[in-house]
Amino acid sequence: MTANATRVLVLNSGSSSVKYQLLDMADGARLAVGLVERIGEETSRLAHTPLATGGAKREREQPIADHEAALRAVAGELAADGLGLDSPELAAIGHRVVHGGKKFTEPTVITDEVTAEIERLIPVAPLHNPANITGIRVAQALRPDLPQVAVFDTAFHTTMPEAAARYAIDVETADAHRIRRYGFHGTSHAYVSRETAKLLGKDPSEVNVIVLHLGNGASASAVKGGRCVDTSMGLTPLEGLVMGTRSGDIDPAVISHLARNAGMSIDEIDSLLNKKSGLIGLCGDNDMREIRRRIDAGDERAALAFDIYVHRLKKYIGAYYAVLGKVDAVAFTAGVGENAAPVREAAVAGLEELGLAVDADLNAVRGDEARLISPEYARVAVAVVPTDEELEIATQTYALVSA
Ligand SMILES: Nc1ncnc2c1ncn2[C@@H]1O[C@H](COP(=O)(O)OP(=O)(O)O)[C@@H](O)[C@H]1O
Ligand SMILES: CC(=O)OP(=O)(O)O
Ligand SMILES: [Mg+2]
Repeated sequence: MTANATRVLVLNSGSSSVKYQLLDMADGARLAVGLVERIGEETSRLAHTPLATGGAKREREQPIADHEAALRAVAGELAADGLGLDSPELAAIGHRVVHGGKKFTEPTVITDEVTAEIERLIPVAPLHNPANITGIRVAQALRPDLPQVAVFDTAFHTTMPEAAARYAIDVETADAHRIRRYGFHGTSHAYVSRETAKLLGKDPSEVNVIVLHLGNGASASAVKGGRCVDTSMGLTPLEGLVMGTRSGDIDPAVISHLARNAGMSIDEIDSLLNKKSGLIGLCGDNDMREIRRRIDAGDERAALAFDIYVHRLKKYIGAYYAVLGKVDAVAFTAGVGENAAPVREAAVAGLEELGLAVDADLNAVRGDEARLISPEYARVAVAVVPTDEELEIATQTYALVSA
């Protein structure tokens, strides 16, 4: 790495999208940000903003067949602004990797062995790890000389005690198949819990925080003095909260019931629970904006989907309150958590006895900054804390390669 190589490109490859950011770690400046959505569908959308040049956001709709094509399109956009992957100022490429199993507890420089291990974990992150591997392969092909770093969603949760991480099933079977609760969105839970402490003017070691990461995938975590002690996702990102297209918690017997009585194959049941459940399964929409519009227009199915979503969320707030014993803050983050005031209001409603309340005026404020939405008198702070997985991945990547 040359002395003036201070830039990091972060690739966050999701099941049908790629989010990316180019950052200069010398001053934390964001040089470019962008997103490719609906990969594999008839019309994919690419949005690219070259912040470094002050250029306007460029948006294009075009068919993008797969993640490889998406990443090559991203490389083309960056190159068009003189920010291409061939830049000598690039120090590393940081990759979000969703499942790192038990093995990866820290950001890791990617070798062939590391890629092989990420590949081995595909059965437990079928929507995510394949896209992450494609991102790694394309980036390696474009810059074989550069360190590629994997930052794992699971890493922050490896501090969970066995009582939280183990399922109550036969120990030998569980261990033989590495069945345990790993948890995901860890980069976000780590970043948001730290930012929440900052908002309270405290050190992370002094505060207990419940983080509610509500995006398309959604998870809750209980963070005690900066360390994760419980989280709602498990072996895979299917457990826990109601999500855009995933069921979250169900009685595991539903699976054998469907196999025996509905003639469904394991793959069909897997697809039902991961892709046709959650909000989309309940009301046909997975976007909270659309669901709110339908509720305002008197749609009962949308209203019930919203109620089920919020009911589960409230149960997890109560559960993690009990796990932590004392709670200093509840932080809402990601697309729904940062933007959907009605979700925040409904999730906290009725919890005054626990010291939790939301101030209607503060909750209605929109903005990009971390902010409190609880009234002055409340014992527990309720906050909206925008997440920044890409910045956190860049920070961890740069720390590793510049050490
Ligand atoms: N203004 C808004 N109001 C309500 N919900 C929103 C708003 N903007 C985004 N969302 C919700 O956020 C979701 C996307 O969240 P995001 O964190 O970007 O998800 P992911 O990273 O999993 O793709 C959307 O599906 C939508 O439900
Ligand atoms: C792990 C996970 O659910 O990620 P996402 O929310 O990006 O789908
Ligand atoms: Mg996300």
